[in-house]
Formats: sequence, structure tokens, C-alpha cells
Amino acid sequence: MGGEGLPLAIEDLEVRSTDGRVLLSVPRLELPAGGTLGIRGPSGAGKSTLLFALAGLQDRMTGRIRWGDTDLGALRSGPRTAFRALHVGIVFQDFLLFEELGPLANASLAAMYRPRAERPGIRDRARRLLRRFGVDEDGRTVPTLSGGERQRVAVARAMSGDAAILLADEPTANLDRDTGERLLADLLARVRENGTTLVAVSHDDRLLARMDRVVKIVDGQMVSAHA
Ligand SMILES: Nc1ncnc2c1ncn2[C@@H]1O[C@H](COP(=O)(O)OP(=O)(O)OP(=O)(O)O)[C@@H](O)[C@H]1O
Repeated sequence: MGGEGLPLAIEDLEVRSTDGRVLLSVPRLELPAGGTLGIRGPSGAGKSTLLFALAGLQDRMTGRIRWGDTDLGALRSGPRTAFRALHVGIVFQDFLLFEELGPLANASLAAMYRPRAERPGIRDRARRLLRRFGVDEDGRTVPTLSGGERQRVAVARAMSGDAAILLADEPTANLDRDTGERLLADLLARVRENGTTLVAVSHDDRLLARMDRVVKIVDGQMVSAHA
């Protein structure tokens, strides 16, 4: 895997709550393959909602989210899951690590969903990333990890599969300045090297300053977009 990213094209996207309220509306947004997009905005604005939609994890949505030739909105849940397993690495805001597994097993999770031939490469990358991020993997499970360590495992997991699309929800939020800087540098180096398309939600100005483009979301609406 690895290699080229996928271009993103959103048209008339609306995500609703269970009671029919519009949580997010994005009339149009485009990002070329290998582009990097930052999303900022106040708490509760709809940033994570957008990231979930981009991952094909939103059921109550209308409109189009195209990654290359694939329109996520037109896919049923099975093919959407398959698309995500193959093409998307995600750093969730609350990490969603498997508590009973160790750092390496968590960081290698993409291996479970990929062809057998790719699995050793994914495990090797996961191991290297954890070492690089300073997470000691020996005999540890998630409950023994600090918040910052969990975040680094989550980032390693999203990166180890070398997916064409990387979605990250506040990937540096729990890290001190130096650790955050190192992780960000590694993440961006890999993204640029592989031509990965990156969408990152963040309040971190250092991260946002390094994106090709930043959009702001307020009250579920995209209020500014500059190149
Ligand atoms: N499934 C849902 N049903 C109802 N409301 C929801 C649902 N998911 C999210 N919301 C609401 O949608 C709004 C946007 O939430 P979202 O998590 O996208 O915000 P955010 O911008 O990521 O915030 P933060 O920076 O605090 O993480 C919030 O008001 C939230 O309560």
C-alpha cells in the first residue's frame, strides 16, 4: 500500500442528528490528492462530525463525499467499511484503543484488514513508529498508558497502514510542546513522502500553519476557507 492519496470532493453535505437537526452543512469543499487540510473552530462546532463523515462513519448524511471515484454517501455500510479499512487511517479524538491489547497490537491493527502480504510491513512500521514516538511497548496494556502515550499509539495506528487518506482529530492535543512537535514532524514527513491526503482537526496553531489549507467551522457551517 502507500503511494498516492485520493482527492476529496464534497458537495451539498448535510449531517443531521437523530431528531433531524442539521449538525453540519458543507455546500462545497475540495482537496487535491496529497493535499493537507486543517479544520479549526470552537468546541461543539461540528469538526469531529465532519471527520466522521469523511471516514464514512456518519449514517444520517445527505449529499456527496467523493474520495476519488468513490462516493461514500452512495455506498452501503459493508462496502463503506471495506473502503475505510483499505484507504483510511484515523486518529480518533478519544483514541478508541483496544484496552486489553498492548501498544504494538493496537498500532498494528490495520494488519487485520489488509491482505496477508502487507501484514509484516504494517507490524514493522508500527514497531518503528512506537519506538520513534517513545512509547515503550513491552508487556504493557492500554490502561497502564498515560493520555499522551495513548495519543501516540493512536497516531502510530493511523499511520502504520500507510493508507491513502489520513484523518486526525486533534492529534497533538495531549502532548507537551516538544513531543507534539516531533510527532507532527514525523506525521507530515510521512504524509508528504507518500502523497497521503490529510485532514486534521486541531486547535494547534503549529499544526494548522503547516497545512496547505485551513477551514473554520462555526455552528455547523463552514465560515471561512483560505488557501
Ligand atoms: N449523533 C449525534 N446526535 C446529536 N447531536 C450530536 C451527535 N453528534 C454530535 N452531536 C452534536 O453536534 C455538535 C457538533 O459536535 P462535534 O463533536 O462535531 O463538535 P467539535 O467541533 O468536534 O467539538 P470539540 O472541539 O469539542 O471536539 C455538538 O453540538 C454535538 O453535541
